[in-house]
Amino acid sequence: MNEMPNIEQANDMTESKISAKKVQVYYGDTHAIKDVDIEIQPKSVTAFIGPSGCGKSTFLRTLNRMNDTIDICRVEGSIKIDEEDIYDPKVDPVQLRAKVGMVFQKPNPFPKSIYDNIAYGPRIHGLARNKQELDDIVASSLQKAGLWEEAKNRLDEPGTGLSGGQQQRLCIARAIAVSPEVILMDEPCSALDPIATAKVEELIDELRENYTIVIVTHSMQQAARVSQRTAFFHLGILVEEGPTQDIFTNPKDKRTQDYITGRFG
Ligand SMILES: Nc1ncnc2c1ncn2[C@@H]1O[C@H](COP(=O)(O)OP(=O)(O)OP(=O)(O)O)[C@@H](O)[C@H]1O
Repeated sequence: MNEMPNIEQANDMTESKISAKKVQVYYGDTHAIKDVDIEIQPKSVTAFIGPSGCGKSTFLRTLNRMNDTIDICRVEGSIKIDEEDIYDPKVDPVQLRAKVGMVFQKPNPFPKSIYDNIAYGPRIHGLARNKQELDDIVASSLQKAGLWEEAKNRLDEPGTGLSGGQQQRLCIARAIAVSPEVILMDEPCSALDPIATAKVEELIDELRENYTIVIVTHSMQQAARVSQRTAFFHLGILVEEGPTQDIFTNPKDKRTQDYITGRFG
């Protein structure tokens, strides 16, 4: 009988991948993130937008504890991923950053071969039992990042020898190689030309089928093109969050409206 509940629909409405409550971030005495609450949906792209210095990158970095590496930075409040408090002392930040990968503004391949750039993470996390399994992870990660055709005949060449756009896709492949569930992207296209940007945007659109993606972007056009939900930050406050189309066509807050119409920022 067709009596099965529509589980997918129910999950869509009730389950967040990431749930942040009352998050504060301080750099010494500077209160950079103030009282942020947000629910981030699984297998979709959420864009963080807002004027320079509003705290987009700071908040993004709380989601995989990258701020732990900054001495003067202090995070308060609750951030849960799949119901697990990621700031619980029991959580190993190295394991967390495999589950919640990150891609940075400037492509930053290791000074190693293309193969070793991808194989590094799976090796340290013990994800492959033998060379064949490692080869398979390298190939499938490059395929998922849309770089296999361009890289398959030069796996032994340095990653730094690729073009900027290819290097950024290599960094995305490197993040994918350790089987993350969430990928954080901090202005991943800002160092790329329009063609490389279009490829990375296409890739982001494909990746959302399998991963939860959060992207910081200065480009409202990019947010509109790649994201399903958008969060607007201003002076450390999350002013408004919602379906991307609503944020761009019918914002509730005057500050959002002023920003998207170019009145400040
Ligand atoms: N490592 C740091 N040490 C001290 N203050 C910092 C540090 N990183 C960021 N800040 C401060 O925190 C605030 C938010 O910065 P953040 O880089 O998160 O903003 P942003 O919205 O990502 O900016 P941009 O769009 O220019 O990258 C700013 O006032 C910034 O000066």
